[in-house]
Amino acid sequence: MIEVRGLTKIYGPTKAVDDLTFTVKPGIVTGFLGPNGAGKSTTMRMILGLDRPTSGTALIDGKPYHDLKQPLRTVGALLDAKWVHPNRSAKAHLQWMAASNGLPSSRVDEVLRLVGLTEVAGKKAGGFSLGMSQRLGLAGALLGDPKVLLFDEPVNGLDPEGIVWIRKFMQRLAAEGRTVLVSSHLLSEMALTAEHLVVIGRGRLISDTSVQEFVDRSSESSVRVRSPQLDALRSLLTSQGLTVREDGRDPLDGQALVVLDSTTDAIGHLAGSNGIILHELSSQRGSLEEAFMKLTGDDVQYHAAGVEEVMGGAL
Ligand SMILES: Nc1ncnc2c1ncn2[C@@H]1O[C@H](COP(=O)(O)OP(=O)(O)OP(=O)(O)O)[C@@H](O)[C@H]1O
Repeated sequence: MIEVRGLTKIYGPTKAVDDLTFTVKPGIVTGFLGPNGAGKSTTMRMILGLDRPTSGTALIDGKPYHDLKQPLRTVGALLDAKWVHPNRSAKAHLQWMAASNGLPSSRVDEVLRLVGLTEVAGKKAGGFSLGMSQRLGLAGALLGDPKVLLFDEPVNGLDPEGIVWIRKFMQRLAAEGRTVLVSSHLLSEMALTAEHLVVIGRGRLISDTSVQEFVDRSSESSVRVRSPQLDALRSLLTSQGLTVREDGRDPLDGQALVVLDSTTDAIGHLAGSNGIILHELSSQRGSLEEAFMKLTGDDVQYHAAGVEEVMGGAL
C-alpha cells in the first residue's frame, strides 16, 4: 500500500506537487494520470525517497522509503529504462544490482525468465531496443520480489506489441496481490490498463475514482435513435424534457436523432410503451481523451496557446 498525505514539492517559483493526498491499494493497477508537467514524476520520486518533500508525507507499507530495512524487497520501480551501463550484459547488470542490494543471485535468472529476456541475457544492454530495455528495467524492479511497484510512463515510445506486453504484465503483478502504480499522460492507455485512477493537474488532485466512474462522469453520453416514425419519436422525447439533436451524419441510414444525457434503456422503454418502432438504439460516448482534456483543460501547464498566438499574429 502507498499512502500520500498532503504531499507538496516547491522548486523555486514552481509548485510541482501541491498538497496531494491519495492511497494506492494492493491487488489492482492504479493509473496515475496527468498532462505533461502535472507532477507525476516528482510525486513518484518523493515516494521513492529520491526527492525530499517540501511538506507532507509519502509512506510505503506505513513507512517512509528511508526507513525501509531492505527497500528493494519492499518496493520496485521503473523510472528511466536507459540508466543501465551500456557495456554490461543484461545478466551482469542484474547480478550487480542483486549483489549491491544483498539479494540472492539465483533471483537473476528467475526475473530474466519472468520478463522474457533469458535468450539475450548475455548481450550488452547498450544494444537493446527500447522494448527490451523496458523489460530489463522491469526485471530490476522485480529482483527483490517487492509487494509495491511504481512505473513511470512505462509504455512511452513502445510499439503496440510492447505496449500490450507491458499492460498484461502489470495486470498480472497486480493480480498477484501487489500494489501497482503506473503513470501516464494518456487516458486511453490507462483505461485499458488500470482499474483505479488518480488524476492530477498542476500538482493538484483532480479525481480519485475507479476508471469506470471517471469515464462515466467525464465523457458526455448520448443515445442515437433511428425510427420510421421520427416525428412522433421527437415529440415524445421532448415532451419528457429530453434534449434532442438531429443527426444527419449518415445519409444512407436515413435521419437519426441524438438524445443527450439519457440511456438506451430509458429510450427503449419510452418508445416501446408508446408503440414507436425503432430501427436503431445505440449509446454514444465522447472520446476518452476529449473527456480528459476537458477535465484537466485548466490545469494543463503548457497550453497550445502558442499556436493561437502564432495564428493571431499571422492574421
Ligand atoms: N528538479 C527540478 N527543478 C525545477 N523544477 C522541476 C524539477 N523537477 C520537476 N520540475 C517542475 O515541476 C513540474 C512537474 O514536473 P514533473 O516532471 O513531476 O511532471 P510530470 O507530470 O511527470 O510530467 P512529464 O510527463 O512531462 O514528466 C514541472 O513544472 C517541472 O518543470
